[in-house]
Amino acid sequence: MKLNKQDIYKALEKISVSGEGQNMVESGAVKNIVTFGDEVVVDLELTTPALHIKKRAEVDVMKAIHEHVYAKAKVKVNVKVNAPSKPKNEIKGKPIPGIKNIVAVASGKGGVGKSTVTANLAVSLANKGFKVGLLDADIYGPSATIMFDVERERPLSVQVNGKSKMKPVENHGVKILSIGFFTQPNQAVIWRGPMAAKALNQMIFDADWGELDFLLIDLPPGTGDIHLSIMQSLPITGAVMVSTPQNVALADAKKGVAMFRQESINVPVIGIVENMAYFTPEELPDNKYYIFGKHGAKNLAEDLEIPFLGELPLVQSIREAGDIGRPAALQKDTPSAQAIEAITKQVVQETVARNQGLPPTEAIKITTMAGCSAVKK
Ligand SMILES: Nc1ncnc2c1ncn2[C@@H]1O[C@H](COP(=O)(O)OP(=O)(O)OP(=O)(O)O)[C@@H](O)[C@H]1O
Repeated sequence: MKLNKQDIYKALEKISVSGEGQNMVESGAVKNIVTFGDEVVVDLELTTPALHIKKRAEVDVMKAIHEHVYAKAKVKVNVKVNAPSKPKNEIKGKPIPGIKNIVAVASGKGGVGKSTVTANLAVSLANKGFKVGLLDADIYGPSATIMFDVERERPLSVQVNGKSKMKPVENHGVKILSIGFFTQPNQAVIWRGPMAAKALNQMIFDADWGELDFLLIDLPPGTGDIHLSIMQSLPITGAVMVSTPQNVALADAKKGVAMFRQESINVPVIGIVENMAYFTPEELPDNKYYIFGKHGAKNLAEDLEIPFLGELPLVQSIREAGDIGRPAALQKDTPSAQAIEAITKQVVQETVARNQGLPPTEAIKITTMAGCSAVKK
């Protein structure tokens, strides 16, 4: 069987690269096609480094050729990424010296396990040898001090180049600053927006973080003032969304993603983590009960074309580990620790892909409250 190049072009005119309106040939993604007998090599050039879009394009090309040209064709797809050097609406900003990646962890709805995921991600990254900081910016319910068992500690003041700086408290290999260090445990946190923003700015810029590979920021739930103020002050590398598979949580996660994707904000979403994906009793790890629904966050990731970073089950010991200040990521080879490790690998992989494909994110310059319209989306 000798394959005809024109037939291949026609088949590829029926499909498009995920997220693009035009078909692959029209959009210029198909760079070259070579055929030898029943073999065909397709060269694709994509403008996004996202792994899931790359994989989907490969599979779609194979399917289109097998369906419309020859079912037994031997297809090879070469994918090259040529991301635009500067996407529109992104303004160049100054990175914070010494901090390589700033990852914001967000959730639409409260109580879905954002702080638990952030704490475990931080410990797991530190276990892998990365230098990690955690900024707990959840002004309504700071919990990093409990999750890292540093409730009684306070950041010390140190001199750096003649300036007084706050030294983050360290435990489990993670440098921590939390709004919780500056409030009494039994005190309700009533911050006015500008006060909270000022306190957070001090924890970011007047702190001696040193060299960090990752600074994770545990954001408050929702899409409010604190998010805007953090994104204004800091060049966020990307955002990780945490959601349970439940519809009410997914609806809010969607709003959160819409906020990051808003033109004036434009923070890349690294992916979605599904927390409390299913309940599993410790003694019966093979029994899975989908009490909040099945694969909700995974499906949302697919719909929004955002990488799915993995799932964390609802396990009593994850809650207990958080409460005693020893995140489950510190456990050796338990199913929970393995699930966290798998999520961590995905976060690292997607962060690397993001950094290869896009220029550094800038601190966003929001000059009007137009950014707030994201909450209406
Ligand atoms: N996978 C899990 N298994 C068991 N318990 C969990 C899991 N994830 C979170 N929890 C528990 O659920 C509760 C809420 O979690 P967490 O505080 O991390 O949520 P959050 O989204 O950060 O909440 P907030 O809205 O206060 O910021 C905590 O008691 C925590 O220990």
